Amino acid sequence: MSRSEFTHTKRVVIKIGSSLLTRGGQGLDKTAIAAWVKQMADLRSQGIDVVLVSSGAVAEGMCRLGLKARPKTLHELQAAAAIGQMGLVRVFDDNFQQHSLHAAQILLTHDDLSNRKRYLNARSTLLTLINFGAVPIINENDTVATEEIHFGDNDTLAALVANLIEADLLIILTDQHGLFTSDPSVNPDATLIPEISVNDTRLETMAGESRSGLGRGGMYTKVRAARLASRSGAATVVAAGVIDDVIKKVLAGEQLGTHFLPDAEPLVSRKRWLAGQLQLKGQLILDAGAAYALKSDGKSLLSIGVKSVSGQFERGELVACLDESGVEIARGLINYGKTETQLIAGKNSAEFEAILGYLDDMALIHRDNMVLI
Ligand SMILES: Nc1ncnc2c1ncn2[C@@H]1O[C@H](COP(=O)(O)OP(=O)(O)O)[C@@H](O)[C@H]1O
Ligand SMILES: N[C@@H](CCC(=O)OP(=O)(O)O)C(=O)O
Repeated sequence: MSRSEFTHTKRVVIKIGSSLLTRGGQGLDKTAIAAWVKQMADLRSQGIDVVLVSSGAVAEGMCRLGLKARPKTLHELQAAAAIGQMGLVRVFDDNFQQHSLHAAQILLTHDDLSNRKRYLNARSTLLTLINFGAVPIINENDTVATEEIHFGDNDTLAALVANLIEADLLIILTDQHGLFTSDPSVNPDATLIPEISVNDTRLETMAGESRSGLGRGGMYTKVRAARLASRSGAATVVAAGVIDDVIKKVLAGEQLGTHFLPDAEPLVSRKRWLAGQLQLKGQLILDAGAAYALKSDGKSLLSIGVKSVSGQFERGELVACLDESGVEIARGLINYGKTETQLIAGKNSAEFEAILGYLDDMALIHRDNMVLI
């Protein structure tokens, strides 16, 4: 989708980062929030569906508690998030009410999107809210998410939400004017990249981490989010939230920020859900033949091509498939648990019955349950 096509956007996910929302940690920027809400209300009045992903709970909680540095322990972070989230929803709700719009708070955990049933349920609720004309405001449920089940950053969450509701566009508002050739807060010679494909290999070296101590991912997670969003065909724009009418301008196709172009066909819904899974339970190292069969021929994975098995997984869980050099090439739901997989790795499926005493599936991972990376 080129920028001029943004004028046809029907559904947009807008993500606002912590530093931006809290003026670099000084407290909620109520003037800026009022301006963003006004733009979102204008979009709604034009019939465009809007979903907001708002960070800032921890940053606002830190302000309210008078903490100078981001807390280190999980329970302190969770307590700060619980306090800060109150401020966030209050200011958004007040502002949306002024435009006669309902705001709806949704706090999600990773489990809500990794369990297929809950994923579909979250989808129905979001779509129902949209049909009611409300603006869902989403954040991670920080107070219950533990390290191993959290999204980690709201860029990823926003991309998964864009996948979930099949948005056309993801706008990530942050404290920089977009993606630069390197972190502009460190390198004054860095230049803005106006447009780039999500799979451009230069991205690996350009996008760095967050330095503000308020946000989580930096530009690295925004690039990853753009890639995830592209799996359902959504384009992503990363832009500076301080620009006047930034949301309107992006939707009008104006040249600002960085436009990440999807460069492949969107995945079907089930594969998209698979691609968005963050919790891998195990790893399989494949030989060159198996890696080729997956990547080039779109084949299912057969046990004969598996050289080694690691991690702890049960039948039906998600594992990564790596080539011999350790690069992930695919991930998918495996048909056998770890113990069985170890026994049949490198073996032909004709031997399964003799080895295991039964034959469940010929393929270790069926291609319908696999997504290439
Ligand atoms: N190549 C890059 N271009 C722009 N910003 C970058 C880059 N690499 C790292 N960054 C850092 O990413 C930060 C934005 O990410 P983050 O602090 O997580 O913001 P947010 O809270 O909006 O998610 C910038 O302030 C910048 O320091
Ligand atoms: N859920 C956390 C968001 C953490 C996060 O990803 O922040 P950011 O990098 O500013 O989008 C919060 O509300 O503080």
